[in-house]
Amino acid sequence: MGIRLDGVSVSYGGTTVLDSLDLTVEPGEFTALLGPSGSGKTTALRSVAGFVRPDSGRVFLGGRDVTDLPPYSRGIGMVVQSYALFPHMRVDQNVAFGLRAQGVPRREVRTRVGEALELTGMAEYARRHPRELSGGQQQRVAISRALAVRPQVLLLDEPLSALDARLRSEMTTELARLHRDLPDLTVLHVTHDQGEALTLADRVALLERARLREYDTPRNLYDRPRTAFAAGFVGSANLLPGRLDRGSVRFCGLDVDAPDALPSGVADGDDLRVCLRPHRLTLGPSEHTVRGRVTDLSWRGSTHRVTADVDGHSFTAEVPGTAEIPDLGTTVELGFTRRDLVVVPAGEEP
Ligand SMILES: Nc1ncnc2c1ncn2[C@@H]1O[C@H](COP(=O)(O)OP(=O)(O)OP(=O)(O)O)[C@@H](O)[C@H]1O
Repeated sequence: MGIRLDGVSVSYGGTTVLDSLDLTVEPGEFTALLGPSGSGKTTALRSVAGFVRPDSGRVFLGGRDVTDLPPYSRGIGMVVQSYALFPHMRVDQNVAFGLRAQGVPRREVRTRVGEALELTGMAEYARRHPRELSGGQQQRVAISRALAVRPQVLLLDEPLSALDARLRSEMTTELARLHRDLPDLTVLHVTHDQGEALTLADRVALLERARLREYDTPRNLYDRPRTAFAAGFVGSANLLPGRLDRGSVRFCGLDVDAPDALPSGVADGDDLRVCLRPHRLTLGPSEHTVRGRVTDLSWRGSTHRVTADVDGHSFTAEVPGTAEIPDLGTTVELGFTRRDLVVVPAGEEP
């Protein structure tokens, strides 16, 4: 069942929190709502769930206008950050809760609870209480509970943000497996963690200040962002001021042939931003080379990050952990090729 938001606007006390949001999620698709804090992600999700009533615009599920339906009539499952399990109930009773409320017969409840716990690898914990489980396990139970009612749409509101980094990464893998195991389930997942969004989502909707900035596959968002905001928010980027001048991109004293595909909104003579991903820069000269003084070094295990000041502009290169690293304060050359360059219109940056 697909999701469609059609011009959905929400405001609180004169502040617009969602500004005419149009968003379509195809049936079976996993879409991440990504954006900075306060950009409206949770409000968008809660409009789909029915907990927020739009001031204007409509919400469709499976082609049906559900804007006026209460949450329990929308056929959705939802998981929030705080698990929200009933502490006095066992795991199996928690998972059975929604089914019992729907009046599903006892035997069927047992089967479905078993299946839902199986899906998240929690079957052997069925008789425990939430307090006897780790945070990650509690979140698995919350996901089982949402899935037990066999929703066609699963809404996830930062379900992993209360977990530590290692568990978060494990649960991200689990969610990816769930998406493979349940190909018909449409998922809308709110996160401010770009790693999570890039790993899990078929498409990422990037929100900023109540508006949808870009909606694309993770790959396109990363490799071919169309705005300075997306370039800076998704992955790390060197964003450098430049100008398009008769087929050349001029920036930091360089003159590079413009990329073959220029984004809409960039015309000859325009100011623009050049996006160079740190991992595309090499230590040492290449087709194009800048020279600068090393201002920062950080080691991240498998990689080093080397930051240099190039005529007042900061360039960060991410090079393999095995590379020879220059000393702070020394002069380095950083190289790249024309193909490493992505050009976006000058505009708001994160
Ligand atoms: N019930 C409410 N009453 C008043 N303001 C609200 C309400 N709910 C949300 N807001 C405001 O709306 C804005 C967007 O909130 P929302 O929770 O949708 O953002 P978000 O992108 O999910 O942020 P975060 O990542 O911090 O959860 C925020 O400025 C928030 O303070």
